[in-house]
Amino acid sequence: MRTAYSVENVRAAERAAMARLPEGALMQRAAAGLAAACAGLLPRVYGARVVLLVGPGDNGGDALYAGARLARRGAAVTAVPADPGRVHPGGLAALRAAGGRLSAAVPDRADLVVDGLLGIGGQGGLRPAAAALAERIPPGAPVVAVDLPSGVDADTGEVAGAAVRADTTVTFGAYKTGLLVDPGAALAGEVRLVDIGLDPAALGTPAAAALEDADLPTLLPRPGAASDKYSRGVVGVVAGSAQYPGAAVLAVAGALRGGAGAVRYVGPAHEEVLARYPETLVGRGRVQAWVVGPGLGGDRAAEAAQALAEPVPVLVDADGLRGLDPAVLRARTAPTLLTPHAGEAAALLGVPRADVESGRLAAVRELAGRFGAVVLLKGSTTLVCDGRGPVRVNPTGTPWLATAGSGDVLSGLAGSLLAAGLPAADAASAAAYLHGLAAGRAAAGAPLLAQEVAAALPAAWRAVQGS
Ligand SMILES: NC(=O)C1=CN([C@@H]2O[C@H](COP(=O)(O)OP(=O)(O)OC[C@H]3O[C@@H](n4cnc5c(N)ncnc54)[C@H](O)[C@@H]3O)[C@@H](O)[C@H]2O)[C@@H](O)CC1
Ligand SMILES: [K+]
Repeated sequence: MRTAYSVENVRAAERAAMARLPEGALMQRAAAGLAAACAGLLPRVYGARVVLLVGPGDNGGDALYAGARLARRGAAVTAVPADPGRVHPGGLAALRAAGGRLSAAVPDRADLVVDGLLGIGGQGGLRPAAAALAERIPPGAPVVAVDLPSGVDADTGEVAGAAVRADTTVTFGAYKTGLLVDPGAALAGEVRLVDIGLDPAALGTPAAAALEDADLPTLLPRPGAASDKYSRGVVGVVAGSAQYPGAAVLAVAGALRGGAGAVRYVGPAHEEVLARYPETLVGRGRVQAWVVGPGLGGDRAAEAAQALAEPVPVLVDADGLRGLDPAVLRARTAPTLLTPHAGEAAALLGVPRADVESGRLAAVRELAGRFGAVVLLKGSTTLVCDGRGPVRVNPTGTPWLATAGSGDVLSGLAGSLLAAGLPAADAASAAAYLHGLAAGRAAAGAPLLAQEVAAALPAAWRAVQGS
């Protein structure tokens, strides 16, 4: 699991490390890691034109000390301060001593730009002076962000106004939450973690976590020798309508590949479902988890209410989410998993969709708290929040996944994992992970059909089991 921490926790761990290290040691470690990463990105350090964008705090200090190291190796380093009156004095002296120079304007050409405008001390988007420098980054020059792209909120990934778009981010000591969550994640490029010797225990509880391949085998169900289809769990799928029969087929497709022993379909599209998947049981009966909502069409609160009245885990998606009553969910004894996209989340919260898009972490936390449910918020970075532990950020996927029906496959898959007995947050995050992995493999750089995502799930499952 790749874990990310709040600014507060990172600062606490930094204080603890500083108390036992010589003054300035942490910054030197950060600068050494940063300089090494920069050198690795340049075809050759000697003679390379390196531009440092330097903010008023220690983030700028890191950039200056790293610039000094590169200058000592023969790079032509130019530092451009956002505020010439506020520049890290030690860093500036080091750069000067190494032969670097200071400039008021961003040079027109650069082989590498180092963004040291703001780090974890940044508040809000870039202010005008810093924004003006960021705008002047020479087109085509690779950008390395120091700790995080300036203008990105380290705790949320939110961007209020201007921000730097980096190709690589070199972050120190621990991942910051904003590096995992969009829009911050999208601005960070490839993220590299430099160990500066923080004590993992001093970092405390992560604010966010992203699964990795190696986490999946312990989460995914595996039938034992004595298992039968009922002991493996039966998942019921309430989906589809005359208007959207395909949603039923796709949700069942995901459910059949999710590890439950059997899939039971309830709805008007049973002919379409059976024609495609004769393995499906049809009609109501006992289940270990329900999936309600894909393609139901219109206001179908009654279907959701019927499932929610049973003491088994229930996943509510799409049309099933309309008009959900928080009091009903909060009174449930079995887990509830809600899987809205940004529009559905906005409707549940009563806010504009843009608020959810720009504040995904806050939205998923608010939904989980208000509804007393585990919430999977779909999107460019899918988030899973159970209201208690770290928010899970899904690292897999492809933009090709933004295609009709892919959410139906995800619902079926997650519901199947619920029926197999996974806790709701594990079912949701494992499903999102496999779904994204399958999509990436199936798309392979070309447009993707939702049914192809479902068809690629077994290969994704095998791939992580072998990890
Ligand atoms: N604390 C430590 O032990 C270490 C810190 N390191 C670096 O230090 C950084 C944090 O340094 P600081 O706490 O000085 O914070 P920053 O360097 O992020 O900047 C803080 C200052 O920028 C100004 N500022 C805030 N928001 C702004 C905005 N939107 N536009 C323009 N100016 C704004 C404020 O005056 C604030 O004091 C880390 O991100 C990391 O790069 C590393 O050297 C590793 C060790
Ligand atoms: K930065």
